[in-house]
Amino acid sequence: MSVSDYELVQSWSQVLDLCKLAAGQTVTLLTSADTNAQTLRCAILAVRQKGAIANRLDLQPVNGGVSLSRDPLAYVGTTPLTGNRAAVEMLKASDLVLDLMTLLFSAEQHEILAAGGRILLAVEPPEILVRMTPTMEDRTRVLAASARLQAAKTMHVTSAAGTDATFALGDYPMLEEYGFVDAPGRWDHWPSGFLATWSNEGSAEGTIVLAPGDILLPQKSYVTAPITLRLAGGYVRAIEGGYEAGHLRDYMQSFGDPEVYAVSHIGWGLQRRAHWSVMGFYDREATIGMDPRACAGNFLWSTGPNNEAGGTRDAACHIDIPMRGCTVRLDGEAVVTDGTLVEE
Ligand SMILES: O=c1ccc(O)c[nH]1
Repeated sequence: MSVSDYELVQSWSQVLDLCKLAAGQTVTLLTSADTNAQTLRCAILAVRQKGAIANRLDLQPVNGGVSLSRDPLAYVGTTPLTGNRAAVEMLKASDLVLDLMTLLFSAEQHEILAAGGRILLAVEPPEILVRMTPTMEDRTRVLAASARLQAAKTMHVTSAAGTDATFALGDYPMLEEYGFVDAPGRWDHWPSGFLATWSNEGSAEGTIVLAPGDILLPQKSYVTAPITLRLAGGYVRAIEGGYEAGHLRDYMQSFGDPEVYAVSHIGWGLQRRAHWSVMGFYDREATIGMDPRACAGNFLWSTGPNNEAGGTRDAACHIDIPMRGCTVRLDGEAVVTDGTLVEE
């Protein structure tokens, strides 16, 4: 059910404080055709209450005629900022960018961050934003997990369903998502609460078995029968199973790009206010699925681009696959056991 403007303004105010927004600074709210009106309205009120300038930059939607899904994370790499120098310069001149339309995985986003910009993505429905309003405790938990992942050389993931996959680590930076941008150059996503990095190129090996109840994004589907993915040399080499495996194969094949099968970011969920069941209560297009991505104790892996991490692969097809019931080990030490976080 809905939340009031009062509640959402309160949440935005908390987030802007965590982002250290100061009076007199300039905030640009990035919007497009699918921006939630209440989110925009309440963000502007909270920004103005802080004594900051609130500018809105509304961009025309792109990729609608080529993407098979309306989910903004389904087709990545080119955005309304591509080739749009005037817009990029406005965002680079801003102290804080509130992305209410989804830039993710774009070269322009990198350029803005490299110039010291800060970008906070917030496109989930208002009630989900309020339920997972970020806290310093989220940041502490994500950074503690990050310290362990940074020290690790290998990730080994297993499950009762038959998953047994290994990934070499160390070539890529951390993706620490705790829901606010408290330093120049940071991108983050509200809501979140998970940690990831990218598997060293060519290193992903083994078998991943999706069990009934595991999730495919942007499909927003709970898998109903096992799907077996064979990994070798850093790529998904085969996708076996029933019709859901066939649909996934067909969808990825539709991009006509062999790079879509590359393993992308890998990590695990740390957000205890995220719940696996939430996606089942929402129409497919009503959320982008941050509950399953962030759900404490998931193993979240993905296929496609690595340009977010500084790589050159900008494959447009990005599949996020949150799984339950996995054991995630870093250099032999478990951080998740059978789908439950190992408590410090
Ligand atoms: O917040 C996000 C969302 C999607 C993704 O692939 C990474 N991080």
